Amino acid sequence: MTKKPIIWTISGSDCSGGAGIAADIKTGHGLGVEVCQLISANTVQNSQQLLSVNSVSIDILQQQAALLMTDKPPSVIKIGLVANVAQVKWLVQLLEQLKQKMPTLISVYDPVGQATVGGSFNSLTLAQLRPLLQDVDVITPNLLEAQSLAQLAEISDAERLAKKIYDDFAIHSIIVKGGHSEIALDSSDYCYHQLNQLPGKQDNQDKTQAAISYQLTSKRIASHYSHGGGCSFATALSAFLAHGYLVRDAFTLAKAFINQGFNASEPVSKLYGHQYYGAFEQQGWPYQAAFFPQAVDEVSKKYQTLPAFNSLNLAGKKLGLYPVIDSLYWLKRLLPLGLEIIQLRIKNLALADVEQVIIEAVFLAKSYDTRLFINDYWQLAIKHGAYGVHIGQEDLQAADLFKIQQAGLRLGISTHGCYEFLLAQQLQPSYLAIGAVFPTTTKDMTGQIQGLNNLTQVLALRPNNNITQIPVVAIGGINLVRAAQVVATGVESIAVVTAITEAKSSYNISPEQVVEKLQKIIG
Ligand SMILES: Cc1ncc(COP(=O)(O)OP(=O)(O)O)c(N)n1
Ligand SMILES: Cc1nc(C(=O)O)sc1CCOP(=O)(O)O
Ligand SMILES: [Mg+2]
Repeated sequence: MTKKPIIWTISGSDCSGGAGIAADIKTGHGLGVEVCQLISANTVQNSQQLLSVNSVSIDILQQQAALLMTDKPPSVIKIGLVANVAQVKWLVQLLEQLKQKMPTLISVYDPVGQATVGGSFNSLTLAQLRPLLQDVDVITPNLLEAQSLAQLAEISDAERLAKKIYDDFAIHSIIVKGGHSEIALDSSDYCYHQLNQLPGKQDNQDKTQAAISYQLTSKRIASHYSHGGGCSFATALSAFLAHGYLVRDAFTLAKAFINQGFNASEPVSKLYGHQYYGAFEQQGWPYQAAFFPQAVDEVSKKYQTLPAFNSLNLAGKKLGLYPVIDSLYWLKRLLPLGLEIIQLRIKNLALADVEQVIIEAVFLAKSYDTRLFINDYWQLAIKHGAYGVHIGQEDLQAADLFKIQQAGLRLGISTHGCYEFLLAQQLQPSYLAIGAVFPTTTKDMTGQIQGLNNLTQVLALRPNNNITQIPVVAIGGINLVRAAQVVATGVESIAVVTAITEAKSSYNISPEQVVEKLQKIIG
């Protein structure tokens, strides 16, 4: 058994059992994290009213934090109900101390202000909350809470509110729940997210890009059992962050967790058939594609009308081994080995030289009837009639997918985790790549190593229907020892660089022999 990540929740106790600490514990346990609880207040409430909020003294909270630090240090702290100014000050000090000791600590604040049944959990002003807001990494207000944090006179949309909150408090990730719903039947949450700023995280390879913003949208699921849903969302987000997911993936998984919970409570609600304000149903890890939201960003909006890319026309054959090489030398060496697919990935050549290599590569690959994908250089791939183009996440902003599709070229897209996979799947490319499955020396994939479990989870996000399923290629750190495990996940192909190009030093056999062995493993 591997050691579970530890999260601390600093929240109120809800005696009616649905929200606060109770929701946090149920959520955390369902998602495989240990939950340490520091109760900020003992509330008296039921489904009709909030009678009182009885704050716990700083002395007790401080003793708990000090003792827990000695044997259960957290990787994520989730903060919910903050009862008074003294607690704000204590939290600020605590976060500062802990972050000095543990620079990778992440703090998530769910600003609990108003009870759904009416009444306030605290009377804190924005000025009093400011020091805490400036200290946390992720914040998860609903639209009303965001409106009061942003202090904008006019009613604004989630995007405007999130950007204002960022400008005022420099919080790295702002998730506005119920943020933007063009169709009333949808439930849509908006995230504004600064890249590369979470402690110990590196969210994107493209260091020039300062922020990303996107929405996650699902069909609204009617349920009377929603009490504690907000707390559960923030705790689920914290649990996924504690497992090491990037914010966008943790957010996507948390939204799937919430959809799954609402879905589970529906029959109960129908059975009773009357208005009832019951507790949110925490389930376990969300696996089913049906619970995952639709991701919407600038790229997906731009390509809403883009037709599907041509398929790989495998005619019953397997895609098999996918070597990714950087020169005509390797192309000439590998093409005679009976490959269905190969990629030319040139990184260190002047543009004029690249063009000449591509011209020759296209000619060579055609003569062996092998599908040749060109990495990055999509214009040259079109100009010289390559079989396909492989593009990465950063290139998605700049490449013209309409032109690639109209020219009849196939398209492969890199993805790293469930969020990017859901987005890229909507573009209906010829194949999708998922990486990096394992650590790799070929390029810096810090923060984006998927592992076999995540690969399996992402594969399950394909529609459960063979006609529309897009082939998936696994890439990153795959070698002779690891290939069989990767194939067992159900991917259609494995892409490798160093397993072939460094065959001699790794295995003391020739690249040709490695190709033959990998082809046998893939079957
Ligand atoms: C099959 C396959 N998958 C992923 C990649 C990575 O492509 P990209 O994100 O464009 O990064 P670079 O290869 O350009 O560094 C790939 N090349 N092939
Ligand atoms: C080029 C590349 N792209 C990746 C991704 O995850 O998008 S991983 C990767 C490196 C693959 O090289 P090797 O087989 O030597 O590990
Ligand atoms: Mg590329």
